[in-house]
Amino acid sequence: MNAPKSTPTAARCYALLPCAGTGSRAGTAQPKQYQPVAGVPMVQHTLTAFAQVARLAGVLVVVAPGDGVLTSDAAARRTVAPCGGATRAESVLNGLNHLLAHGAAPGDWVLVHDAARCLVTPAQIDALIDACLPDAVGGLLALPLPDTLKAEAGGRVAATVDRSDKWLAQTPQMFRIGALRDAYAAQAASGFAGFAGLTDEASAIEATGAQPLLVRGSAQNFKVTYPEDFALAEAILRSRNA
Ligand SMILES: Nc1ccn([C@@H]2O[C@H](COP(=O)(O)OP(=O)(O)OP(=O)(O)O)[C@@H](O)[C@H]2O)c(=O)n1
Ligand SMILES: C[C@](O)(CO)[C@H](O)COP(=O)(O)O
Repeated sequence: MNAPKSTPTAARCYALLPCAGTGSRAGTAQPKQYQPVAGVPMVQHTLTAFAQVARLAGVLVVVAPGDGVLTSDAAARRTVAPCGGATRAESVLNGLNHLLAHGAAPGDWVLVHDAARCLVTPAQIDALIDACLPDAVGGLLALPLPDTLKAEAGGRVAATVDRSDKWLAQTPQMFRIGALRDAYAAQAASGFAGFAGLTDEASAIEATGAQPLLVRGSAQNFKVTYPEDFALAEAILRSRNA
């Protein structure tokens, strides 16, 4: 008698939004992700974009311990976990461990996205998923450098750098949960010393020798970082809704 054929389970896709920063460069009284933009807290725009991507199995929002602004919402497939760390890297690593401890499999995918990139669109998220699902490594949204690039020394130009192979890394960044957790854990073991403190997921994966896929994003998917960024984000959101 033939053994019953087992059906391989398709890998699921989760989103992980690090949302535990203080926004020290933004100059706001409260953490920048809660600053109103076009009438609602900035992170609400990010959550709305991810809620519209139906093929996500769940959205995990990593907030700082004691932060009670956001709540979990089963109908929206959203979980809020107060496991943020002192750095973005620590918040992401804690979030990856939370996903694995709550039903995600190491072979499932995760899209890590800054809460502060509130202009991301469902179409951009879908484009990244489409590009990465067939890929062995995974990848990230990124943008070819649009400006001439200068290296600086003492406030003066030391050199003009060839920009033909330079891209600006954005988020989401999409990798297998287990591979990303292991890559992050290896960096954590060395105190996140490499790659200037490990500022994105791709850096952790690169450190394992793999080469993430670059998927062209949009200049509108910028990270709200400085005080002047809020007005630009608000103008773009209002123009989209007009
Ligand atoms: N300890 C931290 C630091 C950052 N982040 C999150 O990582 C994303 C990108 O980080 P960044 O824009 O640098 O945010 P902040 O660290 O809050 O800003 P700053 O560096 O100006 O303080 C943000 O959504 C932020 O909330 C996080 O979850 N945990
Ligand atoms: C992950 C990231 O958005 C890629 O551009 C960025 O590195 C995060 O911001 P930070 O200022 O480096 O924390």
